[in-house]
Parts: sequence; C-alpha cells; structure tokens
Amino acid sequence: MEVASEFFEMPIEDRIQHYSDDPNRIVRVLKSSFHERATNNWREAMKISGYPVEKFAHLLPEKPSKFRDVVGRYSTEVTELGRWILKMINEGLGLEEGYFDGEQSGGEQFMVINHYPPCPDPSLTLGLVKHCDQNLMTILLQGKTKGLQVIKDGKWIAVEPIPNALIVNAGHQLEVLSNGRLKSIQHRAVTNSSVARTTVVNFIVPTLDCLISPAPALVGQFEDPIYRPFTWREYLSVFREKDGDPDLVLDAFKFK
Ligand SMILES: O=C(O)CCC(=O)C(=O)O
Ligand SMILES: [Fe+2]
Repeated sequence: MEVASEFFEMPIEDRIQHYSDDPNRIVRVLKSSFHERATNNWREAMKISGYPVEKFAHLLPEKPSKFRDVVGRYSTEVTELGRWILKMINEGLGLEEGYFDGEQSGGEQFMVINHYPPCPDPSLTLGLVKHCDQNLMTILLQGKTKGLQVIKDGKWIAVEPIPNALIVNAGHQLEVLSNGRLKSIQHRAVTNSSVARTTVVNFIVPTLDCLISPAPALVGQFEDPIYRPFTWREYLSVFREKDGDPDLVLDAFKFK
C-alpha cells in the first residue's frame, strides 16, 4: 500500500512517462475512466493489464525503488488468495469441483491502483461513480482512509477501513453463475478534502469467449434460471452500451 501511494506522491516529472490514453499499453496511468459517466471522477488510476505482474515488471515504474517487487508479489499472492476463496464458494454452492477454473477465471487478470487526491469540495464530485464490478471476483485493499460506500436498502453506507483487511466483491459474473445467490453489490468511492486516498484492486476475469450462465446444478426442476446465457464479449459490449449503469447492464441479461 505504501509503495502504491508513494508513486502518486512523486513529482510529476517522475510519473509523466506512465500517463497514456492508449488502451493497449500493459501499464498506464489514466485520468478518465471506462465509461462516460465516469469522466469526471476525482481519481487517477494505474492499470496493470499483464499477469503475472512479475513477467511485466520491466514495464512498471522504476521509482519508488520497491514498486516493481512489492506490486508484483502482492498481485500474485492476492490472486491466489482469490482463487482459494473461489474454491470455497464453489464448494458452498455445491457445484462440481473446479467450476470456476478454466475459462471462467482464465481471462486477462488485471490490477488497478486508484488514487484520489484531496478534493476542495467533495460535495461536487465522486472519486468513482456508482458501479458493480463486472467480473467474477474482485479483491480490494482499502488502506486506512475511508471512502468506499456500498448501497443497502437504497442508502449509501461507508465501509469502515479495518487495518490490513481485504474486501472481497462478487462481480456481475458471479451473481449470474450463482443464479442470484451471491449479489454483486453496487459501490462507489467518495472523496475528502484533507487527505489523498489510495486503493489497490485485483480483478479475476473470464476469457472473452467464455459462456456465462446460471450453473446448471443450481437450476432445473425447482428453480428457473434468472439470466440467459451470454459470452463475456457480449457482456462487455452491453456494458459499454448502457454506460456502465449497474441496473441496466444486469437487466439486459434477465429472462423477462
Ligand atoms: O477505491 C475504492 O474504494 C473502490 C474501487 C473500486 O470499486 C474499483 O476500482 O472497482
Ligand atoms: Fe469496483
């Protein structure tokens, strides 16, 4: 967490070479976001698209000096932890062994370091707009500064930071695979006027052509599937079309 914040605290001359609008770059810092609603987000984000990160270490910033080593090791360990949690969920749902392995989690894993500078007037903007994570599972390190909120009964609730705790989020993909048993919670990040906030997020994602549908073991005689089958490629295109609105995106795949 420290090296992640230290990167954003360095003078702009040390950071500038990593800023890019080119989505094909494996490591880049971006100002805007993946959809229109998010263009005014009060955040900068470093996206690392290669996995395992150690293989792409030469593309990561050289400064702070421990950045490459720490980020590489963290990414691998937290992704392994994520896979272990998925194994437990797999068992808990009573699915055949390894259901989440292979294509369901075999896409391009990526990592995002979010940085929210202090904001002069937090009432005017958000750090990150309301969304659901798209993918199978996300593991978020929130650090010491609060800012993450989740929606419950129509109200935004702050997720209090717990030292060294990780937050595990089910994405839309897991909500569909579990036929709605595991909900993908809507969340957002708010800003504050006094301190910068940095968070580290690792995403476990499916392959582009992976077929996503409620697991056959969960539906059948006693339970109807809530969602129709779709490929991850199709999901991403609907996500763009609906501008990332979490309700509209999932609704598009529901049986009416
Ligand atoms: O920074 C946070 O607290 C939330 C980040 C997040 O939700 C995301 O990157 O998907
Ligand atoms: Fe998120």
